[in-house]
Amino acid sequence: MTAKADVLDYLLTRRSVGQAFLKEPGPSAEELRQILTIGTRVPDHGKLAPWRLVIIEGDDRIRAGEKLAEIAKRNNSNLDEAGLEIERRQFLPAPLTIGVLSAPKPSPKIPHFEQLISAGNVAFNLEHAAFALGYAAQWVTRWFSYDTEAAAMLGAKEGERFVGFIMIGTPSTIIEDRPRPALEEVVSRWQG
Ligand SMILES: Cc1cc2nc3c(=O)[nH]c(=O)nc-3n(C[C@H](O)[C@H](O)[C@H](O)COP(=O)(O)O)c2cc1C
Repeated sequence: MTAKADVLDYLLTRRSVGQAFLKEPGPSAEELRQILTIGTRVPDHGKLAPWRLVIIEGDDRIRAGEKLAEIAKRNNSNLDEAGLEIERRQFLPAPLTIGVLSAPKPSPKIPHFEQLISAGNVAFNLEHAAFALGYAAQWVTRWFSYDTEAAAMLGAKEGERFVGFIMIGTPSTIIEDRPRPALEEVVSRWQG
């Protein structure tokens, strides 16, 4: 077997970079297309493409944040200015966010559970693509993946749900790795 050393090195060392540490520049239009192409090249039982992607970049980040703040205020009238500002900045400073929706298709054969897993694969593959191009990324869900009104405002249609938002940008710092689970704790051999 011919080892692909650079791919192995990447897979052994990749780690997320928090959104607060993602700065400009973000991917170019051509790079974005490549990220989307790689992101949607995932295992997909039945070839249903049971996912959709929503791009939030440029000034749309500010408009989406303002709308989130409005919804957050309606949900919680006690929310103060500092809290509102956090909501307005939900898609900043990362230059690019890609929302990943699970969009299950009717199928007599493929359970929605499997279609949901495929959407999770899209999310992580978007991260891999971003890192491969020299950017960094973080997968977040936050409250707005679960709030029906916020999710709809961000692009979820009936029957769809966000599996997360992949925030992408140039890393502004080097992030220490976090402890990883000991293999002995999560792997066992089938013993019959
Ligand atoms: C489905 C999902 C949702 C997540 N949502 C958030 C989130 O809302 N906020 C957050 O700080 N991290 C969230 N994370 C965790 C980060 O994306 C990431 O897993 C963590 O920073 C560790 O990263 P690494 O193991 O890739 O280095 C989420 C992870 C997953 C898989």
